[in-house]
Amino acid sequence: MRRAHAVEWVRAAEGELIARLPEGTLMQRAAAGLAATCAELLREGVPGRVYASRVLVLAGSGDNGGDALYAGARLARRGARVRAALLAPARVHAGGLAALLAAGGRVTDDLAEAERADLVLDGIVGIGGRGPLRDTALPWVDAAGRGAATVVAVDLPSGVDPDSGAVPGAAVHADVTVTFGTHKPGLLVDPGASYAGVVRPVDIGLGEVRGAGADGEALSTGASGAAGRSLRGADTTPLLLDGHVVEALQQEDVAALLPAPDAESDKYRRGVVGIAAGSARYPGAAVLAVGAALHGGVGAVRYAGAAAREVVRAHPEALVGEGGPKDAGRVQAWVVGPGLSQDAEAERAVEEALDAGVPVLVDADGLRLLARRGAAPADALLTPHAGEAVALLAGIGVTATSAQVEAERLRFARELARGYGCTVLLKGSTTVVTGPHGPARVNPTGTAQLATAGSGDVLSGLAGALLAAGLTPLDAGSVAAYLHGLAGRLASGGDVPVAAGAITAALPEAWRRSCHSGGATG
Ligand SMILES: NC(=O)C1=CN([C@@H]2O[C@H](COP(=O)(O)OP(=O)(O)OC[C@H]3O[C@@H](n4cnc5c(N)ncnc54)[C@H](OP(=O)(O)O)[C@@H]3O)[C@@H](O)[C@H]2O)[C@@H](O)CC1
Ligand SMILES: Nc1ncnc2c1ncn2[C@@H]1O[C@H](COP(=O)(O)OP(=O)(O)O)[C@@H](O)[C@H]1O
Ligand SMILES: [K+]
Repeated sequence: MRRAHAVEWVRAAEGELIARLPEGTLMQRAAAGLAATCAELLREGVPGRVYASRVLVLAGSGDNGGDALYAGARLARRGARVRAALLAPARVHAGGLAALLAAGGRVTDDLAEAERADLVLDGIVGIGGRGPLRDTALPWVDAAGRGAATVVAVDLPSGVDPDSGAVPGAAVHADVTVTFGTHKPGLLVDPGASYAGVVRPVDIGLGEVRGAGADGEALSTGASGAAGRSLRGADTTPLLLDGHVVEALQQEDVAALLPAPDAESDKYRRGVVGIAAGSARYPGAAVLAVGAALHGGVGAVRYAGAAAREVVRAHPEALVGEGGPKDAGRVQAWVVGPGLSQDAEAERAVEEALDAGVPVLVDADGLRLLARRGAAPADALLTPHAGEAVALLAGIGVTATSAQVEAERLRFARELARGYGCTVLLKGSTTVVTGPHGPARVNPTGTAQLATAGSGDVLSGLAGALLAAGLTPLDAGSVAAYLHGLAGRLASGGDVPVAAGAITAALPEAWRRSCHSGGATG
């Protein structure tokens, strides 16, 4: 599991450590890790060596600038030609600047340095950053973007909000981000994540106080007994003092969660999923959802609705009926909503699925109908895209646009989970799955190739099957998003457009790679 901790947690952990260590130790650890990564990048790329390479340090007014200046000093001692642009000269980290100058580095205000550098170190702002990048930084960020330098962000790309991943203005596009102690949520959630490049955690010893590795691996258990304590009010994303706030499933986590039949399994024990989707006008949604559900690890898929004939023609394995969920026979979970339309019959299907007493995944038209209720059963899984999230938010009295939802996914997904009292999977460039409490999961496997009509129906069928197979709504949603993303990548091979049916066709291979070690992306 990859875990990210909120800024307040990082500050608290660092505070404990700083009190025990000689002054400056943490910054020296950070700078050493940073310089080692930069040296490696200079040796691997252009110019192929550290000696005589051109390095530009962008130093802001806080400790993030200090890290960058000390790392610059280390590179200068190894023969690099290091220049530093001081964005707030009066407040620059004095020790860092002195170290750089003593090592032979120089201060510059020549923007051309950014364009001819081999490597740019972004130390403008780190976890202390708030709001859009200030004007003094913008010409340097632009110039670094124009040049061919490898851009290394210190702790996180400047301009990315550390806790939310929001990017309220210009931000540094990094090739590599060297992050200290633990991931920050903004590195795992878009739009911020797309500015971070490859993220390399550096261990600065947070584990000495909390049992954590460089990845913050063991931080979730906490040592002080205050796990889960919220530092903020109930209406915002909670910052858990002793726990991570965001996590991303890795291949081994998915392998452990995937349902597998055993010797005693039969088709009913494996779970049966019911799909109430499609309509005379949109039969395709039913066909796609059922098709994906058939690959979702259940023993059988029941279909209930107006597209029964189309469904059985496409998938003879499905058990179909033209009535609603009430008449369909026993299932262990329902999927309701894709392509359902919003007429009285659709409304009835949603009611019946919600009243069935089993976990229910609500998607698409089902969500718009659910918004009128403003509440859902605790074991429901809602799967909105940003537009549907806006309608759901309106149902609980929150006004937001889809652009706002996309800018702050963690916050709005959490607000929906709290408002409806269930689990929410917010689709998009970073899919977020969260319940009302506990860490939110972000999906690491997505690809923009998934943005194709019917792709959401595939996800619904798959996640519904995993629910019926016995996974919790959080696990079902996050495992489905993982497999769906991986299938999308496999189907597209990176840059070939895919149709939704091709995502389904790639699900078995995505599943195979996920249950064997070393096969998947993440
Ligand atoms: N804590 C530790 O033990 C360790 C911390 N470490 C390092 O310290 C970093 C945190 O340092 P930090 O707390 O000094 O904050 P930092 O990110 O440099 O920013 C604050 C400065 O930026 C300014 N500023 C704010 N917003 C801005 C904007 N949008 N655009 C431009 N400027 C903006 C703000 O100005 P002000 O608002 O005061 O005018 C203030 O002066 C952390 O990320 C890691 O790299 C490591 O060494 C390991 C040990
Ligand atoms: N830019 C993107 N990057 C990654 N995944 C995306 C992106 N845009 C959309 N997706 C994914 O594609 C799927 C689209 O679902 P949805 O919007 O419901 O489409 P439809 O209703 O046509 O089936 C979701 O799984 C979503 O997370
Ligand atoms: K930075």
